[in-house]
Amino acid sequence: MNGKTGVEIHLDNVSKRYPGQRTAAVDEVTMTIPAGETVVFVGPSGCGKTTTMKMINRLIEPSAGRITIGGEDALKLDPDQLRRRIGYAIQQAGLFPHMTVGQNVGVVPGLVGWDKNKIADRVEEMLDLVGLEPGEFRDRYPRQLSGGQQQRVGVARALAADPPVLLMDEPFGAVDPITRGNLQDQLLRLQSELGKTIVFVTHDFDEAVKLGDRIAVLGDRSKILQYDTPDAILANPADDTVAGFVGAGASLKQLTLLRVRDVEHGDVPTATVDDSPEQLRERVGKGSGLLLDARRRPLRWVSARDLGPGKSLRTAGRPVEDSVSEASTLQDALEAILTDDEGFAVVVGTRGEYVGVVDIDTVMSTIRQLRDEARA
Ligand SMILES: Nc1ncnc2c1ncn2[C@@H]1O[C@H](COP(=O)(O)OP(=O)(O)OP(=O)(O)O)[C@@H](O)[C@H]1O
Repeated sequence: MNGKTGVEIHLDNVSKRYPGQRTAAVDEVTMTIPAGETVVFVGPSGCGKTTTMKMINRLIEPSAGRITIGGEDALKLDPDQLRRRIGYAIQQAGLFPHMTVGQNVGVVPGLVGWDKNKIADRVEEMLDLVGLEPGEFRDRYPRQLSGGQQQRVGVARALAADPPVLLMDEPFGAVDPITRGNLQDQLLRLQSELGKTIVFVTHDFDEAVKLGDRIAVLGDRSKILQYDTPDAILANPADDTVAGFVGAGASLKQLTLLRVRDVEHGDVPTATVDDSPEQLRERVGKGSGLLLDARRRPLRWVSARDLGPGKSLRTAGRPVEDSVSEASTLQDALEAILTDDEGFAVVVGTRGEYVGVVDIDTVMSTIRQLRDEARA
């Protein structure tokens, strides 16, 4: 199970009963985490997410069941050996405060016996990978870094020995929303290059939707309420509990699953730069129209007031800021509508030519329809 790309993890009837507890914290969980995928565990506080995750690297020993990692029985391996082959990143980074950034990142490669030069090269490579300039950060101590920088070092440390599996327990939980968004983007980028098998724990359903190839929605004692792709869970929550967790924003999130081509397009008056202002003024009446170039690509919005005597179509009106294509998501269309002066998303074809508009009423009625379907 060494090497760059991820391996499959399989949990077979895995349970954990903590000493002195009447009920199991994790009760007979069976799931397969496919090689090279990011699987996110979400669920309410105390449902057993962390316990389930920590049984994979045996920071917590299962009370019953079987775990295989890349086909190897994890419970038969030496726990220290096992953990050196599984990257682990946690909230607040968990860096060793008395070690420099470089020493922190080099810990696991050191433990598995890499020589000094190879470790130094690897530290440099990892800091680069997570966007920290090695010369600037290598010799600092964790307390001399911001929260987001510490999290980056935490991820670099988890990846340093090139493990096929990465466990991440709320790794971005302790940073502000903007830094969190950046760290998430960076993880997505890294993962598209590295293809590790990642198990990621979070409370935040939006984070799960963004990062997960699959999401496991867990209930009490880690019972799997639904295990599917984000799209499938958003479109079809398995039960009321999952629907509650998916949250009120589900219809809005679903806008990312629909395309502009899926909804009806409206039309607005148009004219090309070769037409006369009078022709366009007749067509727009009291409203607005779109001015197109000679190849019918949208240029500017014009209204009657822009078309008075002496005004030229070559300069009249306000530029169309943003257009969408048939393949754009309805979320993109909504954003275009919200930033457009006229309140339309202008839809263009493959050659950039005007094909129609989508307005806020169309988006609203789509949201209502999705909501009704989800309730039915
Ligand atoms: N060492 C322990 N001894 C006894 N009970 C424990 C121990 N660790 C966790 N538990 C209990 O096991 C259950 C699951 O805890 P776990 O930390 O796995 O949940 P979680 O879903 O990760 O929670 P959170 O989202 O709040 O971090 C909880 O009821 C918790 O109180």
